[in-house]
Amino acid sequence: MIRISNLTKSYGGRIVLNGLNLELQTGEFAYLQGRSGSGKSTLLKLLYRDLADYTGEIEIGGSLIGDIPKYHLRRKIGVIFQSFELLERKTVLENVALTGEVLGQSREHIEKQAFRLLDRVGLKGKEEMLPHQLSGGEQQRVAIARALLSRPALLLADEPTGNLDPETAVQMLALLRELHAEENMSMLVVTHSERLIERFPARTLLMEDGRIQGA
Ligand SMILES: Nc1ncnc2c1ncn2[C@@H]1O[C@H](COP(=O)(O)OP(=O)(O)OP(=O)(O)O)[C@@H](O)[C@H]1O
Repeated sequence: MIRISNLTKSYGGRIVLNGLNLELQTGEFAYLQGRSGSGKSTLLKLLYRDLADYTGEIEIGGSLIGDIPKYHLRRKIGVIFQSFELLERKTVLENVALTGEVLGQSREHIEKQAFRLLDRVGLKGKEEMLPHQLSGGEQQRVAIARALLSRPALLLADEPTGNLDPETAVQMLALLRELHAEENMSMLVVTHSERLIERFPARTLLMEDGRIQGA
């Protein structure tokens, strides 16, 4: 589903990704590890086209990402971040519904899916609350529901447990693994936590010297 070949990315002449290759199959779950500054976020941003100006090829579902209209790509790829990135003045429901609005889905469809997903991630009854009224773990659950609203084929998670206490981090990974199995999507999860990988083992990609080692 994802095939990256010879991907090179520099910032102002400084090379961060250097001939990177990677294949991720449809429905595969993989972790992405690497020291701070090794280029993990850069790779994720290139995948959902938050960054441009690279050389090499990035294919998703058989098409080069540059050939996929951006709104279409954003429908295929859900993203969650360490910092949750929720809109503070919008309710939980509105935060989740926003993805559907951007995609032009009907109000009825959006609400039905948003309620279903919020229930699924354990937030039933909290739909009208504001993000600051929720715990960090709950806020990340909202972000997961928001990312899943478009039924993406790929979920990118950039240190999704980085701001959570160890126990909540375990719960979050358990939820992501369950959703991965239920929703039939690929997931690429950046984490620094060996503990989480040991607890929920899966293919682990190591970013080093601008490449994925062994790929
Ligand atoms: N917009 C930018 N302009 C210039 N340099 C950048 C930019 N974004 C990232 N970099 C640099 O590129 C390198 C890789 O950054 P990136 O955020 O991809 O690393 P990372 O592996 O995700 O790190 P961390 O684990 O700390 O989040 C870093 O040295 C960073 O300073």
